[in-house]
Amino acid sequence: MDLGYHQDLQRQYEQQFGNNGGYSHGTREKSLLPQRSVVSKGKYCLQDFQIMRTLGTGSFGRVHLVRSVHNGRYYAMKVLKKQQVIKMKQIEHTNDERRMLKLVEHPFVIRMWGTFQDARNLFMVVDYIEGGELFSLLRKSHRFPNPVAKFYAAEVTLALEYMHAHNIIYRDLKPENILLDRNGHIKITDFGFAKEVVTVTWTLCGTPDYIAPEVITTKPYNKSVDWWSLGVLIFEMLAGYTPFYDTTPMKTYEKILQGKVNYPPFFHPDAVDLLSKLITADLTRRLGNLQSGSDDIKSHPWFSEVVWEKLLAKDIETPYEPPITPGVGDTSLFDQYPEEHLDYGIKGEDPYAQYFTDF
Ligand SMILES: Nc1ncnc2c1ncn2[C@@H]1O[C@H](COP(=O)(O)OP(=O)(O)OP(=O)(O)O)[C@@H](O)[C@H]1O
Repeated sequence: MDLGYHQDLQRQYEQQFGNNGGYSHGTREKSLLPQRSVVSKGKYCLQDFQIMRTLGTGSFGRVHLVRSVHNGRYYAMKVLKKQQVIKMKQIEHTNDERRMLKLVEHPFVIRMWGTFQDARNLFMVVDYIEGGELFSLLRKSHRFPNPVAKFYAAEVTLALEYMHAHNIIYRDLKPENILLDRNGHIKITDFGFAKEVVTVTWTLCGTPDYIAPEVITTKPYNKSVDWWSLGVLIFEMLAGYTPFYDTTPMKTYEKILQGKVNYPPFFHPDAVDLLSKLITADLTRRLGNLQSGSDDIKSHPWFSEVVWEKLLAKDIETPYEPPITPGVGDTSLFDQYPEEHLDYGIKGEDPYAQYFTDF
């Protein structure tokens, strides 16, 4: 555990905001949602970008740092191998991901600029988020002090509230999918499991440690699976480990179904109260799923200092400013990945063309 780093983070945050993290008491937001964009996003091609290093790898391909040959700006380009998408039966999820990304427009959600394809790959161009994954910061810090966890949790809450207002269930909340921008605000990325759902859905997906019990038991489920995952995320930020951690996914699922959470004694009582109301299998008790929806979470005592309007306007200083040079393609906060020969831009016969007509 890197205690010095951890204490620095706390000291830095308290210096900036005082003990209450700079939030003021008792205010609640009325309307959060910016208008859905009607601007159509442009069509690009591979020649519009210079491909640089790999920022991350996923199950179907990799994400590259790229530079626009037109405006010199940096973007992230997610590349998915069609064959792999098909092999893993993810055609629908991939088309959903593109559709959801095109739809969303929120300060704490990644912005997509365009998509295209070649005979073998699908390409999605999104903003390059320079500060790295919240996951890396959390592992480096071991765990976050209460006000730091609260800051990130509050921004995530606004992002989820926005998605749910547009009938999008996100389904893959975890620190690996939360990036930090140059100022330290969050951006939720990876809409690979996001889905537009008005009522309920059934698919088993997500990441074992973060999956709600109703998803494991393949019952119909709704948006409230994301509020369960928010509870797991807050737990992990405060504790440094997830509440149902075990050595295999099966054992983790068993623990989730047993539903017993051991709260470390250093958790603030308000945090324990909130988490016990999020990490609950009882859907008639889970906050976010009740009559007042996300307002019940936002007005919970753990969040009492948060001024939601200021947070949405990014008018609250962040607890950690990533140590990078902005705007120059600085990748120092991303892990190194072995680069491989790229087969991008291949023309010719495309046996999978009919599956990805939107790209
Ligand atoms: N816009 C971005 N800016 C900077 N880095 C990014 C961006 N998008 C993705 N990354 C990096 O690439 C990694 C993989 O991206 P993403 O999660 O979207 O891919 P994936 O193929 O869906 O991954 P997985 O299979 O793990 O779900 C991220 O964890 C992050 O480190």
